[in-house]
Amino acid sequence: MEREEEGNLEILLKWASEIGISNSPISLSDRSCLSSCLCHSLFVSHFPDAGGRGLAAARPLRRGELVLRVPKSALMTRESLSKDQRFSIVVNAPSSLSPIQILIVGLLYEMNKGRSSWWYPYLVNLPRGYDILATFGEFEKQALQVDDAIWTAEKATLKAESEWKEANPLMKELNLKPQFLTFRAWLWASATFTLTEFHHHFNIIIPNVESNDVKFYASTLIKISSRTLHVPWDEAGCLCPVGDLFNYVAPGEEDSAHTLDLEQLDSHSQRLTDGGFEEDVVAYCFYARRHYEKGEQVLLGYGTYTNLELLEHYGFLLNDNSNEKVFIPLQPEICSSNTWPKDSMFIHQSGKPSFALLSALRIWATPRNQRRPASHLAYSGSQLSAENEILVMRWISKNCNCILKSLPTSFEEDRFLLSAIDKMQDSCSPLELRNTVASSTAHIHAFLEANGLQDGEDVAELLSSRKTKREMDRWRLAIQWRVRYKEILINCISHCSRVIDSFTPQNI
Ligand SMILES: C[S@@+](CC[C@H](N)C(=O)[O-])C[C@H]1O[C@@H](n2cnc3c(N)ncnc32)[C@H](O)[C@@H]1O
Repeated sequence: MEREEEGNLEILLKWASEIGISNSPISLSDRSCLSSCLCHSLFVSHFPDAGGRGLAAARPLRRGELVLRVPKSALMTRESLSKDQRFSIVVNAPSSLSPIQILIVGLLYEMNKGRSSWWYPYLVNLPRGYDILATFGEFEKQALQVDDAIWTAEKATLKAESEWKEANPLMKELNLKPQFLTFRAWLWASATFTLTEFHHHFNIIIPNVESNDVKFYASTLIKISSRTLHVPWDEAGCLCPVGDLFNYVAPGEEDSAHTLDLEQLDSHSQRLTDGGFEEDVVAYCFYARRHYEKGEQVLLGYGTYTNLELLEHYGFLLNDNSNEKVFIPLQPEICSSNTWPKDSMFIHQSGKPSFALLSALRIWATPRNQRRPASHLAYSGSQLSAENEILVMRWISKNCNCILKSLPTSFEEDRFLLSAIDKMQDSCSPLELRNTVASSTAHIHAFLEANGLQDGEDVAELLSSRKTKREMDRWRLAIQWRVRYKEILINCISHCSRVIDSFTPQNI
């Protein structure tokens, strides 16, 4: 952590302590902890491979233990922002802006106040930039290669742009300085605040059936964003100082890895959530989702997201994401021959087809006049016959191969490109950087050209600019995303081959 950052953080923790953010079980801050609200159980640390700045356990933490409490008065909501009379008058005038657009304007309005904002100690600690999909330039978007992903990124930028245009008159009325009126500033604030509604799927495991991933899918509407938390009284949510320093872990992953080493179950340990607003203590409360050793990063499960969703809403992705899904094109006839929702038919990170995809293809691969009796078995997860299973596996494998062949680069090329980018990012001197670029691939040259490298211009100088560094981070994320995507298709082809091989006479 740089000196300036460290200083800002100290200011934040002291301020937080003064306004009652605490992890002590009692509401008054402990007198010995006035310089930091976290001294009982957490400290801020840096985790380069798991989210950067985050919170670590200051001592062993029990599962279900309260680790942080943020009083309602510390939350940034439309209500708390409206304590500013000017903001309140402007915002309460009739308008067609959504609650989230108003929050975004509120954040920019507070930023515009600078040091005189009540939130200043919090605001100076917000990240300076985000890598969410809406911030991707054309080059980075195209680097995703897969049409659906490119479309998702384009849609995200278009949405942000139209919301910015709608909010512009209000921002002008609030007399924001020119730098806070720009689309760039809007993107920054909306990346902090955008609360997105989407259908979240969860699995219900049905035991005692042959397949090992027998799941039914149900869905519920949940709300997410990069830093925003849900509060019951305002659909737009809130920003939660200090509470938004927790990094993310995919739900399921942590739970399964650590459920066995739990200490004796106690009254807290049955708690199902990481946190939420609690009316009885009028505060947002966070709990340890598992046992943590001293020094370990304490993580929150923000929800179950695919890598594209993580990239869209948070600006990062996970190499090992148990919720990752790859969708392959399915002809209308396949979809119409079953009742599975379309988004339940996908390939898991492991390469195995989802329960619904397998079941749908087994039905579709059955001659029409035999489908009705076969459906019952297929819906319960059973194989129908060796012939049917082989047909299904060949179909999946062929389609995965077609997708891989249709993409502009191979998995191996992408891996090579990623390591070349890493080498460039790790170059210690301008000379080393120039040498690395001189021996690099056409893709790297294309990136440099897209970022305005002119003939004769020094590569090292261009790459030392903050803007180009950020673009390179985003480009790297896009490549990392497609590498994971391709790897899953490759895993799937291997899985299909293994299943087909298991039906050879000697294996039977
Ligand atoms: C609620 S904030 C967490 C604190 C954040 N690291 C900070 O310094 O302010 C969420 C952001 O942290 C980053 N993040 C959280 N978990 C991550 C993870 N597992 N890997 C990479 N980045 C992560 C992403 O940029 C995300 O948008």
